Amino acid sequence: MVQPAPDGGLETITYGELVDRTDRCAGALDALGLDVGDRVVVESDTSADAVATILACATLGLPFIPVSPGLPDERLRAILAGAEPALYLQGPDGRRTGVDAPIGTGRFGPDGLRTERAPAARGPRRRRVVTAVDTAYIIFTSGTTGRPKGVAMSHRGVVSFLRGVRTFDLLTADDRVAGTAPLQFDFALFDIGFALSHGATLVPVPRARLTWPRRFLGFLRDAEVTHVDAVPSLWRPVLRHEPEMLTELTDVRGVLFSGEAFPPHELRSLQGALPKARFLNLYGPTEVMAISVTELPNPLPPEAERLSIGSAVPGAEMTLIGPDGRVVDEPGVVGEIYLRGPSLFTGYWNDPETTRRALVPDPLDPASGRLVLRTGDLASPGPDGALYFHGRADSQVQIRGNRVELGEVELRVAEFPGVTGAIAAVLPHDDEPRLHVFVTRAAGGPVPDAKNVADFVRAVLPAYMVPSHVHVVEAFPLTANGKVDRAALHAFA
Ligand SMILES: Nc1ncnc2c1ncn2[C@@H]1O[C@H](COS(=O)(=O)NC(=O)C[C@H](N)c2cccc(Br)c2)[C@@H](O)[C@H]1O
Repeated sequence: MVQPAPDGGLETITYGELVDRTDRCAGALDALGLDVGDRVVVESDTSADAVATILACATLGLPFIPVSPGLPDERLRAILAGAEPALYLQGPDGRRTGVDAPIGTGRFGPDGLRTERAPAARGPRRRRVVTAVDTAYIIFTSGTTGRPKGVAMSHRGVVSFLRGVRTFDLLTADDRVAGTAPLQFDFALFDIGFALSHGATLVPVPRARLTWPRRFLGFLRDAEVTHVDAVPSLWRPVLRHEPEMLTELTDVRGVLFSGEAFPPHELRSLQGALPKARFLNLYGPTEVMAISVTELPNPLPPEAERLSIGSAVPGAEMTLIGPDGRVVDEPGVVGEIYLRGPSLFTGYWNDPETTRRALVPDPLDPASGRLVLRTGDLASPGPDGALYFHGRADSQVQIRGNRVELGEVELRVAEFPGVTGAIAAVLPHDDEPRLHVFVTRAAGGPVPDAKNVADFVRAVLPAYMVPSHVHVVEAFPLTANGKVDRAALHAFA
């Protein structure tokens, strides 16, 4: 791993040192008398010590719950109430206070684990063996209801997805993978497994480097990274403010993205700046870590309006199921994505009801008792059999009884001269829901005129898909995981 050194430069932690730190941390955790299944909250950004701590938890069968330092106190309290962890750990300079007994607290750092308050007595250890089906980690996502849902992933789930990715031989030991996701997002856990399973170097990008494009690109250049893993929205400010500096990243041979659809026009701009790099689209919900890895053509064909999410990695399957419960395999026909395979999550923590709604009897083989994950995502088969992402089922909206493909509106608005990004949303109004579009413009460029934008859309799309409100914004609001926060856009209207 490569990370900022105390003196301000970069330091390298070898695999040997990582193993030593992991073993030392495991010894200290074991001495606390925790039992297989006892949870440990790990609050940190991705660092060698954080990686050593979560690997130590995994070896001892202690499900780790990664949270990022920026997490608001009341959200941490909700997670602590939900998961009832035995122990809460933070890094040497973590500033969290207020984690109350009976939860034990401590800090991890280069010189090992320091306990501040021992976890309450746990009684005699009930288990001696850690099995593949035990919980490796629990990722708390902000469920739509607001109460956080804990996605419990087993060791088998993580390893089977990483093994599937491994079959593509995407990295060599000489590669240096820049990770940009916060530790609480399973994209960060993937980056750790992705780099380590190829013997490559993981280079977590310090959060302070992510806010300014020049500083972000400077870090990537100085750390000589060969791969950059990021959600598509992370590239928007870079493309807007530093497109020419991007072309200096001659070491970058791979761009891996996930979490949201990469807007085609933005993807083409990025590809233009990195003509030698390959672009890998990883798709999948946290409930399976992810399910598919698809290399996209560079450059993307000019007529491409949707991106391929390909097919599942070996050992797993993506199936499209129609409203009638039958397989959809006709090119162009939209169906809901169902996932089958060993990387399915165990369930939502302590929430069997919500789990039953996600893990359902296999519609193609109900007698088998096998459960499959219904994703709530829509896709259609392309002529080549690969699936093309269509968005979330719950984001299909109607205007005056007509179904609006928000992606089509966004594609058209994005072609308007001077517009660099477009997000469409149907917002409620006293009379009837209205179509709004939020646009970003080139730095210092002209402010697009709302009427001209509407006329530009009206020229090619049906009237009900013409936005009634156009908002020019400096930047799109993002979620804690770096995706466009569509819910927050409503506040802009
Ligand atoms: N490649 C896409 N194109 C389009 N829409 C995508 C893509 N990847 C997701 N999504 C959307 O995001 C939802 C899921 O969100 S999530 O649970 O927070 N997980 C994630 O985003 C991250 C994802 N688990 C993951 C984890 C590890 C490694 C990788 Br690499 C990716 C999916 O159901 C999709 O709606």
